[in-house]
Amino acid sequence: MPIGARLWPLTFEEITMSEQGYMPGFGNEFSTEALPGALPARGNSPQKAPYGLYAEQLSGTAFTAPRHANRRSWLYRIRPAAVQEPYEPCDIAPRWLSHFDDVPTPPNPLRWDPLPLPGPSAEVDFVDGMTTMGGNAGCAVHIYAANQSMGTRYFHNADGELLIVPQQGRLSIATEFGLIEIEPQEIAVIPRGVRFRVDLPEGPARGYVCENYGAHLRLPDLGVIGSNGLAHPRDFLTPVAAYEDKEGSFEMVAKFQGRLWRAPIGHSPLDVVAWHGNGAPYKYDLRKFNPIGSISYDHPDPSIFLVLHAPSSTPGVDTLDFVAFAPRVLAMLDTFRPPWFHRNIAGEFMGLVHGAYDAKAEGFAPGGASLHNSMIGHGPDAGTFDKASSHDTSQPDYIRDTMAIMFETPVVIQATRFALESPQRQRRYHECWTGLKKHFDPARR
Ligand SMILES: O=C(O)Cc1cc(O)ccc1O
Ligand SMILES: [Fe+2]
Repeated sequence: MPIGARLWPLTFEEITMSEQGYMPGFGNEFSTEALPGALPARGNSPQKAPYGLYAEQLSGTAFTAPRHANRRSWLYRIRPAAVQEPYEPCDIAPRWLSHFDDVPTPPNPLRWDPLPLPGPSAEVDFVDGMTTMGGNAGCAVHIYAANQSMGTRYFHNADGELLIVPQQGRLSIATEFGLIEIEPQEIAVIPRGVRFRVDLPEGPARGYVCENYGAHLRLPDLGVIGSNGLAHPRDFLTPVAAYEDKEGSFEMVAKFQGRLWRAPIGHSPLDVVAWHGNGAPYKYDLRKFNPIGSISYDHPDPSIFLVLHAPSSTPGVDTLDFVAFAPRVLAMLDTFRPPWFHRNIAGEFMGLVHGAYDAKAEGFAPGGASLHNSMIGHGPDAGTFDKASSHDTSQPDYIRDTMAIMFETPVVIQATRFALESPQRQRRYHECWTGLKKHFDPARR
């Protein structure tokens, strides 16, 4: 059934059963109605909106931002977002932090085993289960580990946009804009301020989150690559409008100025019956990424795998790069094919969603993480180096069954106390390189 020819109304339950709950395209001007005619026929704020709905604008950029950068949407809702009790400080999500200088970050490569999922005796939802691993002025990196749906709790983040990368377990993200369902190897982006609830339809879930304090994530320019390649705009999916008309005793949780706040609310805030605009949540399947690589010799910089980025005001410098190391063919001749040894200006936080990563033979498990900061030497471990330096490069290598991700920033990602002191930290990580032998022989070229 084409979008637009659906039966109304669309409830969250109907959308869960449907393949048709999304509109394709990145940053499009979308229009979507869960009831026919719920969008005003003319303008954004008619004297009376259809169906007795309230009109509300959600601006994600300055009113005067240039058109290509401007993000705003108009929401037609049962009650405006102003209808709720005042927020009070609360102590939920005690490991979700926005300050990163409690302890000094050592100039060492850091790596962690997967954080454990909460046991059956604990009730931990997506918000409670957030652990901050590190951050800087541009972003924070977190790992969530949860075993409960949010149920009657709703959440919004005024501090930044959330890039959610599940590693285990499906997430059902009911938002003001509609329903997003994702599984490992897919991602979702929830813009700043959008109210949502995360349910776990298949039980425990774990994944990576990058909280982006900078400009909205966007698709990179492709330069000489041309007009296609990397993440294709049509593969980004934005949900069609869906609403809850529920009254009862609910909780609204906000992250604001680095702290968590809680307020009672007597109705579901997911009560948007129709919306239009270009600021909305979306999902993307990383398996659709179209990697571009070297077809002659040498290993290119990892910027070639850029999925989304948050540009700064300095051309070419991003406050955040989101990179995916997706399945691909390596055909470079006479080349050391895995990532080279390197020291970068960047702070690189990596996660593994699926399979294995080609620079690390051991120790980097799905759900685990690594952090290589500015000017800290790293690269392939000794096992990978030995294998790749005697590998037959006349044949292609098929890098299958893999999905590693990287949140890369132009400055140091400072590690939290939890990250540094956690039992999951691999204190002997540096030993993966101590086995690199001396091969130097001045008599042999
Ligand atoms: O450190 C890493 O594994 C990430 C990375 C990959 C690559 O192919 C080149 C550089 C780089 O930092
Ligand atoms: Fe690196």
